Amino acid sequence: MNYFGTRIVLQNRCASARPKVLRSFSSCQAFLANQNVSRNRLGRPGNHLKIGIVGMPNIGKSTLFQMLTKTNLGKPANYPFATIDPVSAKVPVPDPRYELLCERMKPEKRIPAQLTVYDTAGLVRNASKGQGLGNAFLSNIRTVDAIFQLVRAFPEPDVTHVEETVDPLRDLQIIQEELLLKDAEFVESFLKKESRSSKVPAKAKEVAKKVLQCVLDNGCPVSKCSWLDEEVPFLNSFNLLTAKPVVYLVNMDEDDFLQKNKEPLQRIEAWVKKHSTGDTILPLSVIFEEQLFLLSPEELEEECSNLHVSSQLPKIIQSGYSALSLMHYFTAGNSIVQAWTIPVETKAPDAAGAIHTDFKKKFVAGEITDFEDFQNYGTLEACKAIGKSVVKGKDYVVQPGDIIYWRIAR
Ligand SMILES: Nc1ncnc2c1ncn2[C@@H]1O[C@H](COP(=O)(O)OP(=O)(O)OP(=O)(O)O)[C@@H](O)[C@H]1O
Repeated sequence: MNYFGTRIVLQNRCASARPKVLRSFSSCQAFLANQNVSRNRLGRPGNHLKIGIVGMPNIGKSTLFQMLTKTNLGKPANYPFATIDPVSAKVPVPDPRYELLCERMKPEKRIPAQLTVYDTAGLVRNASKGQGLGNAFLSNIRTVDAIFQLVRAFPEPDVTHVEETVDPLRDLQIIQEELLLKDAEFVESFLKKESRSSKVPAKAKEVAKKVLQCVLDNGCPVSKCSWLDEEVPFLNSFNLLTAKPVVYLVNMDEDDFLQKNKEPLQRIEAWVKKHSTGDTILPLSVIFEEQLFLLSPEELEEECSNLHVSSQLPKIIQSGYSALSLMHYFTAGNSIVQAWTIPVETKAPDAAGAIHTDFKKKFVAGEITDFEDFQNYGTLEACKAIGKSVVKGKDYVVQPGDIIYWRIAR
């Protein structure tokens, strides 16, 4: 699909649509109140999860990216649009269960759950119409599974803001509008071009029109509209930005964060409740995380205990999994201990299929050890010996932390 090739035409369409979105923004809540927000899962997160950091320019995105991924891209610049090229890095997902399993099994190889984090250029007002650098990045993050939306709540006058003042609610509104308009642009393009092909099912066009109604007429993220099960595969094929779950990360002033000052958070919580109902909000101070990053593990422990706080980074990574209703189970042998990512409430054959499609096709049973039993009885052999490892069939719903050996037909 020639995505950029269609932009000029669509800019005009979206330019005329913009006031409509602005007007209808306040109606989103009323619209949501009348919707039975669908429980069907949008997106198709696999074993390797991808999350993009999105937000206005110069608000701490690159610094957060470096802290999350433990990469050093040099000192973040204190000026807007410092990030020009798309950057991504893999980060192991912190999981004390996985650590314990490895500690006891001492495998030759460890493969923890991994998250790929993408840093993006800051989005500005009219980014969807080509302003700033963020437009190209929006295309880059189409394939992520979820979004970390960083919101500036720190006042620091030395750090310039493209809108000249610090106003988290205005920024939230700008970013959501830009994502909505980008989705509208994408679907408009689809309706004008691809959908003319006889190969495109009528249902796809129907879903595209429904998306337009959702994002333009009602000013609502796609993830918050109600969708029928049969519409979901078409939505997933569009890879829409507002169909992705969002975790709102509020970048606070260091003192406010350390003193657990709730005041800067309250208005943001109210905004999210109204415009992005149900999404997670996590406070942090990127500048404080940066200081923790420089400490040795011992110093870090001492500093956190003195200040009665902890780094928010593990919580942030885990929130990505919760936002997508994902969990981990483990396979554990002497050679490899590996964490596998699956949606919660996955049945055994599908969980086995996360390893290889053949495992699902040739599924026979799973030998399951509950993580708590492993923790209590020390080894998988001990659990087996006292009947704590049980054989389960295709109807078994895999539980978080299960240690599993799959029996596959030869
Ligand atoms: N909580 C905070 N308090 C004070 N200063 C902060 C805080 N968080 C980040 N900063 C500062 O903001 C500046 C911009 O940070 P950074 O370069 O990470 O932003 P960015 O969003 O990636 O910018 P761009 O989109 O332009 O690339 C840096 O000087 C950083 O130290």
